Amino acid sequence: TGTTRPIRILQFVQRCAKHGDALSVISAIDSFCSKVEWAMNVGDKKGEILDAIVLETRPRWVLELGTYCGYSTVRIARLLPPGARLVTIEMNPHYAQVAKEVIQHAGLEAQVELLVGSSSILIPQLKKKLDIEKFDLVFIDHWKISYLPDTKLLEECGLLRAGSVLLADNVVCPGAPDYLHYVRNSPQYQSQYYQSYLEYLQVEDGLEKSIFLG
Ligand SMILES: CCNc1ncnc2c1ncn2[C@@H]1O[C@H](/C=C/CNC(=O)c2cc(-c3ccc(F)cc3)cc(O)c2O)[C@@H](O)[C@H]1O
Ligand SMILES: [Mg+2]
Repeated sequence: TGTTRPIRILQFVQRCAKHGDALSVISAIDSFCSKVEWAMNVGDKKGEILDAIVLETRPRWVLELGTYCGYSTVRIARLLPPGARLVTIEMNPHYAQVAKEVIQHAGLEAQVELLVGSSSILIPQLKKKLDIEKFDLVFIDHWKISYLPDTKLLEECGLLRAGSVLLADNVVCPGAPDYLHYVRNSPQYQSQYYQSYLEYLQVEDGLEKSIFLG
């Protein structure tokens, strides 16, 4: 009964990254996961595409499904304009606690609302819980079989507006075929594939950016 991989990632961040310096937290996790232990963070290569899409979208409200250790949470939150908020949902309390400490180490806790629970339960509660109108950007990176049902749930709950951007990780590896077919064939979405590589490996993966047309 040793530690868990998320705990080892957190310990490395606390030891090697500068408190309040989001970039040092990001590079510490990338260094640990490329040299010591692989972990399912979006990583540095796909992370650069994520960064570019956050910057071009200039979102006021962002939703992240699947916080894990908080790596992409930090990547996104560091680029938000003042007053913007990132709501991130994580169903595993242990992972959520690790992510909370990673986000705190990066000094970004004021921009981030970390909710512990299943997305299918929490998404319908967001409007009244957080006084949210619509999300401008949704980063989808949780169980791959949940991408499509949760996208439909976001539509049904009226949490998307014309122009809302969905950005999905892993559409090639491990893949989310039902999600991909939906966003690429629905007249309600304008979809685009960004080819990249699986985090820390030389295997193809990519992100799918889908604009909700309302
Ligand atoms: C029930 C659905 N609702 C959920 N609500 C809230 N949190 C959820 C939910 N699902 C899963 N989670 C959380 O999201 C995280 C799960 C992410 C799943 N990701 C992957 O499986 C994944 C897997 C790989 C991968 C790729 C190649 C491999 F050989 C092995 C693994 C790469 C990635 O980038 C991945 O994102 C966990 O923290 C989990 O607790
Ligand atoms: Mg992923």
